[in-house]
Amino acid sequence: MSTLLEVKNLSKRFAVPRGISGRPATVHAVDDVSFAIAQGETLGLVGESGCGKSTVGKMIVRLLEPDEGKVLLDGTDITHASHRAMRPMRRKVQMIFQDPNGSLDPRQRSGDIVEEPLIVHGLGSAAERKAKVADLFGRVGLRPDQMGNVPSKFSGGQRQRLAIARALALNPALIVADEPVSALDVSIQAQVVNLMSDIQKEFGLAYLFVAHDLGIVRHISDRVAVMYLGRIVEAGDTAAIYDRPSHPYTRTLMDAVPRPDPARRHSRIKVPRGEVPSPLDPPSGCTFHPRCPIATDICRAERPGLRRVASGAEAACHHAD
Ligand SMILES: Nc1ncnc2c1ncn2[C@@H]1O[C@H](COP(=O)(O)OP(=O)(O)OP(=O)(O)O)[C@@H](O)[C@H]1O
Repeated sequence: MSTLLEVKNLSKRFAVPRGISGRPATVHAVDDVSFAIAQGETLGLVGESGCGKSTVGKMIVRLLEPDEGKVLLDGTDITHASHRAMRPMRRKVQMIFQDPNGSLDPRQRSGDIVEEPLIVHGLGSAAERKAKVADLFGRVGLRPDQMGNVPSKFSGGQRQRLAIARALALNPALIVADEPVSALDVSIQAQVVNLMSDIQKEFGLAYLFVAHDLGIVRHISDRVAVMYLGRIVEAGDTAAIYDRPSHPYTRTLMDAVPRPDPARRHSRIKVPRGEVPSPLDPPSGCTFHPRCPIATDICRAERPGLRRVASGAEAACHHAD
């Protein structure tokens, strides 16, 4: 499989007012993040709230400008591409959000919502566009007679199907899906995830699937990257990450996933619960050390880089293995 997306050493900082003095402080939302996604592949991006997952997704679709690093799509550097240069690239990468309401105009008919990207990119005659919209409605499990409805007439699951249809209109190669099912009822989540799997096969799509629900991520991902305080702490094949997690933080996450085999739970280290440190003032060395049960002096002093570990994954831990 050839590489579709490459993210190299991406960093993003935000200036935020601090305390009563109001003097700005810096949040290192994303710090030196690198990964690649092959055509047709799903990379799951997981981690606690605030670890930087959405910021990574937004930099890939150019909703946010990185401070450092590069985004390459099909080998082309799109990090600072002009609006004009981005036009053909924009068709290749689409994003869907947790709350489709934010991206769907409430006054627009749903058929027009799906047609709009085709008009913007000057694709097809009016008749061809109508046919394409009807086809997309069918593929995402919406009925043609719903094309005249505004989004408020749809259920949450149907609205997300509509957002998916709109994202598919331009035949993208990659969809960045930011918590696409976490706002939906549990009973509906599986339906939308299964739809995403089906259309992935049909369209040869790749996903960056951002989520905090580890069960769903396991179901859909070929590989998984785990983020903690703006950095990737472990990345590898889904089976390696879930069955043989190497980073103590990944083990903590995996311990929270219900497991069919209770005997295996006891072989896992116990990590004390605790607050995620503030990204305004991250700990020295390995930023996980204050919560880590196996931290030693080196962890407080030196920040570990990602290195290959026995499971075949890469982990940023002095004591992995
Ligand atoms: N526009 C912004 N201005 C200031 N700080 C921001 C901004 N966007 C994000 N942040 C901060 O950057 C960090 C990473 O946020 P981000 O939304 O990427 O995390 P996340 O892992 O996607 O979390 P969640 O799952 O809650 O969305 C957080 O500390 C957040 O408060």
